[in-house]
Amino acid sequence: MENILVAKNVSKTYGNYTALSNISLNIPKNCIYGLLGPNGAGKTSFIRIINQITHQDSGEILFDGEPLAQHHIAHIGYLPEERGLYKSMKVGEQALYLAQLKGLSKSEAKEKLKYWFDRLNIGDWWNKKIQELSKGMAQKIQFIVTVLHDPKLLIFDEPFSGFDPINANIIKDEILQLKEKGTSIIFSTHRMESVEELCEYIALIHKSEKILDGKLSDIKKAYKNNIFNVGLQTQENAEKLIQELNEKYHILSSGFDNVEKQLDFKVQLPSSHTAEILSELSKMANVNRFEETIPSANDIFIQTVNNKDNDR
Ligand SMILES: Nc1ncnc2c1ncn2[C@@H]1O[C@H](COP(=O)(O)OP(=O)(O)OP(=O)(O)O)[C@@H](O)[C@H]1O
Repeated sequence: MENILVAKNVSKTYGNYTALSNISLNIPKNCIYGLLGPNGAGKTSFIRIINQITHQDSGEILFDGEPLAQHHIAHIGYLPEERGLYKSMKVGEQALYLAQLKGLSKSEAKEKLKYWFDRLNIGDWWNKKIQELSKGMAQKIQFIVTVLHDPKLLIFDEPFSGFDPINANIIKDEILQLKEKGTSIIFSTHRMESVEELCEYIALIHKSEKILDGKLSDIKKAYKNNIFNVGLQTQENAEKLIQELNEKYHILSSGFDNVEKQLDFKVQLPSSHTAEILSELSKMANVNRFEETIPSANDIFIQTVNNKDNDR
């Protein structure tokens, strides 16, 4: 698979503080890649290097197969977490100015801005002053200016913060459509539900190091730990049944649903013999549910970071 961005052993220090140590990443083309990590992990430092706002101390970055260079900036769109617009300028004037900074001619910028303003239903904001806009409205402008020049690589840092749920959904759909059109996207966020929804690949950075990366579905498979959710139909005597189960299996939690007359429990099974256990259970009661739990991105994040901390 072709990569839009490859980082090889990238390190960065600020004075004697190490922000990135030996980070190597392959970011495939045409996918949404989640760059995750606790606060202060080094994500923004890495993004700033890609945008050439700062430079790595060592290591190499390839953009679309070439060593990262100034001219690649025209192919990158970056929506930083900290965003600023000039308060006293008019919306249209400001958007035109920023679009021209990205290398678009004035007429080209006008045409593309008109398209995006209509698309996001903000055509009538053109002559408003930036200071009249709410935070979410200003963010829509920032989003437009980020994607306007059709960059090959888009980098979004917490793109949904400040948006109400309806607008967050609009922006999410736009991001998915940009991906469909072939754009590669790096997405940095602390919202794990967005990661679940959007990211095909993730990398987890912790205390300047990469501690996990790969396809999210493969990572989930690797993190499965044979925990099953089971529902057994039982008329009465759930207590006796759970006692019996407790003697045989490693029950993690249980509860009885009085209406459905169902004993629900979470159990960690030994890694093989799943089929035998299912057949044993079905001798005890009707098995209404027997499903292996798939770890969430949130579980994986917390577990990997905690394990790393305990190793130190
Ligand atoms: N210009 C700078 N000078 C000194 N230290 C810096 C500078 N920029 C970042 N750092 C430090 O480097 C570390 C990594 O910061 P960075 O902003 O890359 O983290 P992050 O993963 O983006 O965190 P967050 O999720 O909180 O945004 C932090 O400890 C930060 O204080």
